[in-house]
Amino acid sequence: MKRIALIAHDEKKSVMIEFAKKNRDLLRECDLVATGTTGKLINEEVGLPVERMESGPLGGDQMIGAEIAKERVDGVIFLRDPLTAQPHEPDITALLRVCDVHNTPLATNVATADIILHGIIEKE
Ligand SMILES: O=C(CO)COP(=O)(O)O
Repeated sequence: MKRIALIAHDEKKSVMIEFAKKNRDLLRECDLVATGTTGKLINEEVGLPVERMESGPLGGDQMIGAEIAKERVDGVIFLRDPLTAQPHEPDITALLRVCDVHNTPLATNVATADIILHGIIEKE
């Protein structure tokens, strides 16, 4: 089963929920891992089981980064807020970097997220 990481900043959480609802059937075929609040919302509002890490500002991005470094993640959907400064910006940059280090598919907007999700499932 493919393992997908889902992360969304506050301004993008509604977009993430919409994305997860639209792709519920595909996502149900994957193991999902997420940062704390994103995972809680996907679980409660979309009804999908999600393995939850800490919230992003409390180290959740680093926890997901560690999973990527161990090559336990097949794709990352990280809906960032490009218009708001985040207190944990270094963690965010590190997460993007580790995706490139390990050649892990990474989507930072919902248009790419659709393509990545379908690509990952089709590869199975
Ligand atoms: O801050 C985040 C990613 O950088 C997301 O964290 P939450 O899902 O806990 O809001």
